[in-house]
Parts: sequence; C-alpha cells; structure tokens
Amino acid sequence: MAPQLDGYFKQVDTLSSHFIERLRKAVAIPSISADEERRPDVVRMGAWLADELTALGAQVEQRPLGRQPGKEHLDLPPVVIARYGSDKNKRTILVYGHYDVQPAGKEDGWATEPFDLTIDDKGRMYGRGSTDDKGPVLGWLNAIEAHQKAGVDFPVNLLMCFEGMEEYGSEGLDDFINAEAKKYFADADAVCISDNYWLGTEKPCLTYGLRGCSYYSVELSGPGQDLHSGVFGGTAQEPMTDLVRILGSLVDTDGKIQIPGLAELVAPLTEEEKSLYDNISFTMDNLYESLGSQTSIYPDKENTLMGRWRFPSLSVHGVEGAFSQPGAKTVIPAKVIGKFSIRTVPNMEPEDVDRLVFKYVDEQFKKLGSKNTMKCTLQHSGKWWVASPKHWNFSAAGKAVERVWGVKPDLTREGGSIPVTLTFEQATGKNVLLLPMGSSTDAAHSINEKLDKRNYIEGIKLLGAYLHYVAEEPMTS
Ligand SMILES: C[C@H](N)C(=O)N[C@@H](Cc1c[nH]cn1)C(=O)O
Ligand SMILES: [Zn+2]
Ligand SMILES: [Zn+2]
Repeated sequence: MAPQLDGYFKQVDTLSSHFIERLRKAVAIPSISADEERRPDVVRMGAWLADELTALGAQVEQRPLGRQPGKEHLDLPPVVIARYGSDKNKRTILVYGHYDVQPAGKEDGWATEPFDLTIDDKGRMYGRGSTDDKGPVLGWLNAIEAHQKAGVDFPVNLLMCFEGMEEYGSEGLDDFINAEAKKYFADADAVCISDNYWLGTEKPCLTYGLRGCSYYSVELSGPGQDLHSGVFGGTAQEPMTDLVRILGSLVDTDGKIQIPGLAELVAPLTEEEKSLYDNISFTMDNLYESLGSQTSIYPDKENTLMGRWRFPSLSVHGVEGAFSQPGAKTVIPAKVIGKFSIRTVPNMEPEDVDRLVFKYVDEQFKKLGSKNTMKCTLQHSGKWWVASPKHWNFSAAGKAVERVWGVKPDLTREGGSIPVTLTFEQATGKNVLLLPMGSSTDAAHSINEKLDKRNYIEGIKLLGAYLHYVAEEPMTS
C-alpha cells in the first residue's frame, strides 16, 4: 500500500535542513495576535506564508476579515487560503492551521531569544510558535515540496486555510468559514487540523475532541489615577484588593470551580466512558515531565485525563494594570483588569456559562460592600467539540501513524481549544480529524516552547503519508 511513500520519506530526510531553515524564518516573525503593536508582524507573517505557498505552485489568496470587534481601529489579519491541485479524480482534503502565536519575551524567563529558533544538542528546536502552530503549518508546505522534489504525484487536492487570530479567539473566522463552506471549501471531502499535542513523548495520537474556552475580564476601578500608598493607603478603597478577592473566589486549590450551577451543566460520566481511560498510554510520569513538577491535582491517570478532557477547568491568567516589574513600587493601581477563562465541555452551552459567571462575580463583588466599580465581560468564547473517530479520515491517519512511527496511535481528546473545529464540521458537514505533530513536553504557550526535530521531520512524513492513505480509503461518507 502507498508504495511511493519510500521515495517521499527519503526526500523529506534529504530536505530536513531546508525545512528547519523554513521554520527558522517563520519563528523570526513575532506574529503575536494578542498584541496590537505586533499586528503588522502578524500581517507580515501571513504575507510570508502566502509567498511560500505561491512559490510552491499553489493558488493563494489573502482574504480580509474586516475590523477587529471591540478594537475597530485595528484590521484583523487576513486569512490565507490556498488550493494545491484540482484533479476531479482525486479526493480533496481541507487543512487548517494558524500563523499567529502567543506573546513571548526573553524577560518572561526564556532561556533563549523566543523569536530566534535555537536548536540544542538533543535536537530540541526552541522558539515561539515552533510547535503551536508554525511547525505543523509548514509541515503541509514541506510535504508539497518533498513530493515535487521526489517526483512523487501528490495524492490529493489540498485546500488550505491558515488564520492569524487563533490565539485571540479566531475573531472573524466563523463568518468566513460559513460563507465559504459551499464555495471555496465546497470540494472538501474531509478536514484535517494539526494543532495539538501527543499525550506523552513517544506515542502518537489521533484526537477526536477538544474543550471549549470562554474568556472573561473583570475590571475594577475607583480612584481617578494611580496613588501613593503612603499618602492614600488606609484612606481609599483599593481596586486591586477587590479584584484579588473576586479572583480568589472563583476556584479552589484543587481546581474545583466555585460557581454554583456550573457543574450541573456537565454531561454525566457513563460506565462505558470510564473504561476508555484505562487503555490510554499515559502515566503520571508523563504528566510530571511536561508539568516540570509533581504538583498535580490528582495522584492517578484516570482522574488526570478526565480533569483535562471531560471536566471544565477555570484558570486565572493575569492582571492588567497591576505592578508586575521587579522591585518594590509602592503604588495603588487605580484600575486593574483581571483575566480568567473556563475550559468548557459537553454539554455546557456558552450562554449558560456566561450567565452563571456574571451572576456569581456580581454577587461576590456586592458581598465586598466596595465603593469601587466592577465590570465583568466576556472577551471571546469558542465551543467544545467531540466527534466520532469511526471514519475513513481517522482510519487513513491511523495507517499513516503506523507506517511512520511503527505503532497504533491512541485515540485522545484534548484539553485545549481550537474554536473553528466545530465550525468546519458544521459548515462543511465533513469529518474533522486532529493529527498532532508535537509532544507533551513542547510547552506551547509557555516559556521555552519547542518542537523536537524528530517530531517535525517525522511529522512532515506523517502528514504526507496521511494524504496517501486518504487517497486509498474507500469512500463511505
Ligand atoms: C490547542 C491550540 N494549539 C491552542 O493553543 N488553542 C488555544 C485557543 C485559544 C482559546 N482562547 C484563546 N486561545 C488555547 O487552547 O488556548
Ligand atoms: Zn495556542
Ligand atoms: Zn494552536
């Protein structure tokens, strides 16, 4: 089966340095979607990607997505869409990824410059976006190039959709996908997304579920300007004090969310589901390794996997306006904005979550009896997604994993969120598969994010092999 793969694999190995250089160029563009000042870099990154695709012979468009909601002075970065091949006798696979990244600065504690790809003697390639999601996005481009240079026929038509706002809630993309589902994306037979991670470092997986994410701000304000704490401490009610107490009331040390009614929205655990966790190759040592500590909530694998995949969690992310530099500045901040998010799961409807959150935060604030002003708002939300892995799209990916990695993949769910996954599924009516490239130790969103050279190069082979097996699968739906 798929006999041309040997030639393709050999070519990927031959081109490995070139592919790493391509990743280096991508990482060097600080395409941070959450930072207004970096918006030109996000746009530059999209343009660079479009140029690379054009050079490979794809038909590329950069489509505008309009103004950013709530920040109308800013244009959203364009979505880069491309088509490679239009042979009516071939299947068409739609792939999605994102070219924006999370914020990163050396001062956060990175050991290397975050936007300078740095490879250590173990082949770990450090850089913001290396695993999330520039490495996987380039994986598709590299697969095209290796086919061309190996003289191996590309087995499918490829439709590509790469966005620049995923790390900021995929603003504008839902409308675009819905509008193009029966136009640009009309030919798609299935969808594949490479934007999540293995559970450990050795065993690949195919992923059929994601948590949703509802992200909130709580703004506390009072004084007209920042104040001297010696002069005004003890005379003015402090916004930061109120905020800390509200944030501290949301969740306990063991991750139990304190918002009444939220737990009742979660689908009950069935006996059948319980038995699934047993067979997953995952150990607490895998968790400790990626956590970098042993500070886990649960001592066992089953509860840990359930805590990540099938129960909601609430995380407090930061406070805008608070003093955060080293030193001992004696300021009373006049306005502070706390940020927290809830990872949502079946059957939590985002509107119900919002209602419960707003009610609870309001009650907590009222209890404080503060004269300050509080405003709690939703920044963005994306819904959870769970699909059936019993589809030719998953069978093809399973065969590709066995061919490249020599093992059957685990079937996993993911604790993170990719808001447009559900949109692609509903808008196109096609099966969506998540096919990760990176591993559990990649530290996406964290300092020292990396992608192992082995995962990148074998991952390029995997994406290409998947397309070959897709072409061979009997079409059942
Ligand atoms: C899993 C994916 N690579 C990812 O990191 N997604 C983000 C999406 C998001 C949601 N709100 C803001 N960004 C994530 O799970 O945090
Ligand atoms: Zn991310
Ligand atoms: Zn991502």
